[in-house]
Amino acid sequence: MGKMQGLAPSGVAVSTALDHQQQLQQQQLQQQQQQLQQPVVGYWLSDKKRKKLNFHVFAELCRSHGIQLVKIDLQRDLEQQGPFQVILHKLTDLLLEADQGNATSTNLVQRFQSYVDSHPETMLLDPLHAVRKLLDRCRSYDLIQELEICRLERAISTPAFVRLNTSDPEEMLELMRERHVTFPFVCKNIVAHGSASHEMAIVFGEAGLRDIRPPCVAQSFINHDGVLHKVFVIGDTFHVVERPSLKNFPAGKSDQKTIFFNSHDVSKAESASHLNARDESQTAEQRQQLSPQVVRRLVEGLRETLEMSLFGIDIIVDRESGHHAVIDINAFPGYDGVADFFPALLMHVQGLLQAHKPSDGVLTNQRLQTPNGQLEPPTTGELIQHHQAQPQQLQQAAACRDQDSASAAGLSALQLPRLSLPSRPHGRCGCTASRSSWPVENGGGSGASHLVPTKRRVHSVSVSPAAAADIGMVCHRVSLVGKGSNGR
Ligand SMILES: Nc1ncnc2c1ncn2[C@@H]1O[C@H](COP(=O)(O)OP(=O)(O)OP(=O)(O)O)[C@@H](O)[C@H]1O
Ligand SMILES: O=P(O)(O)O[C@H]1[C@H](O)[C@@H](O)[C@H](OP(=O)(O)O)[C@@H](OP(=O)(O)O)[C@H]1O
Repeated sequence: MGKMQGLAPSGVAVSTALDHQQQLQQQQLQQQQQQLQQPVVGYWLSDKKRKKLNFHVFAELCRSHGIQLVKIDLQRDLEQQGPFQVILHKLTDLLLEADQGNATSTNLVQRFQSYVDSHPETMLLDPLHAVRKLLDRCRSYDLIQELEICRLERAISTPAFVRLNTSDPEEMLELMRERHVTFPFVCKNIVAHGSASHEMAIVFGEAGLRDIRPPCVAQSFINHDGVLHKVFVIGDTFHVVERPSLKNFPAGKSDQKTIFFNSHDVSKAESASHLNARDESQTAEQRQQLSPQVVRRLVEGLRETLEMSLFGIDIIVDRESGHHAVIDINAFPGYDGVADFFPALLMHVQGLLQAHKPSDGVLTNQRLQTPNGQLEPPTTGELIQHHQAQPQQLQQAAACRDQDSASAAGLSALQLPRLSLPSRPHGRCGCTASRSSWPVENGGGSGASHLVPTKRRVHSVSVSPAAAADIGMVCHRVSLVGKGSNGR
């Protein structure tokens, strides 16, 4: 008592001080409780990718929507860092190192996998077994050929390819004949990810077979007028971005010397290699167009087959036949040029969290289950409802693409609604069976168009209104000039 008197001049002051302390403690407790109730999303990305994506902007966006984004330290026990409701990652390099026998990487991958195995409630974007399939080009191409849409229609496939394990030109030619691979062909590394994987060659004739180093994949070269279509999938939405690509070459065998190139020099938004030269004798309208219907069906098929929700598909359109050729599938690609990547990713995560909420998750799933156990496709109404919520948000997202703190604040101020569209959980990977739409720029009332960034400007390519309506496309005016929304 004496001590208290010594500290405080009056009884009132003492009780005020105590009240204040209690209030603070209560606030702290509330905050802790709130944090405990907040969903936790763990993520692991390489430092390079984290910086390239400006992932801190996503962390801020999550925080402002009541989700904690926690960077996972693979060296530490994951149990002490979680529990995680969702984990986002790009562990391709680590998986590759583990597959190549690196003991440290193997250990890290095993620890990560055993955390996932002992937490069936954690949704992994995306499962390691699924990502592994994409590390081998031949396996990816096989997957595409096995898709229903590719088996039933000639309009889409992967160009003829063969795995070459021999250095003997005669044996190579025999293998090529068996698999209908023709000259010229693109020679690619079997491994599809990592810096070495992007070194390639175009081989024009038998003499060029001596230039290649097996094991590798030989894939027939398809003339496509120098246009690459990158389809970026985020859960049940996808975005199409146009990029520069390799120019046309005369079909058939020739004496031309082998051309060596790095894929990142010819197919990035800013690429301006001599190999990119377009055939200027054709106008844009005369060029073969990407079919929205084909892309949608391809995305649906792959999402289901791969059990993945964050991936990219690279498509070229054959200048002669108009057939679509898938030349690459990437796990968690760069999403460069996707104006609303972070809001779309957040909506996907929110959708998964909502679908897996203990209280209403069961109900949601029951509602989607048909009597024979199949998942129902969404109605057009559901789709439109889902996408109509977005135009304003997309505009805001596009407006805050610069990477200063103001833009981070701007992005986090976005009021993304809780998803009203029930997600269709596919296992625990967060891949859903619902349809996608592509965010588009309104082409001035004459139809819809999708975003096409070329050399840092975003142009538009027309898609007919009928085609747009067919896939439930909703037009958003998102004017973008320069790099993607995330300043990449
Ligand atoms: N079969 C083909 N016919 C014509 N051009 C092709 C073919 N395959 C690849 N290309 C060209 O080579 C480029 C790189 O090919 P690919 O996408 O397989 O490389 P990558 O290194 O896996 O790409 P990414 O950086 O997306 O991982 C393409 O953008 C395209 O310009
Ligand atoms: O977003 P696009 O243009 O598709 O480019 C991606 C490539 O397609 C991927 O192959 C890259 O990943 P890898 O470096 O793991 O191959 C990927 O590297 P990243 O994971 O460092 O972003 C990107 O370069």
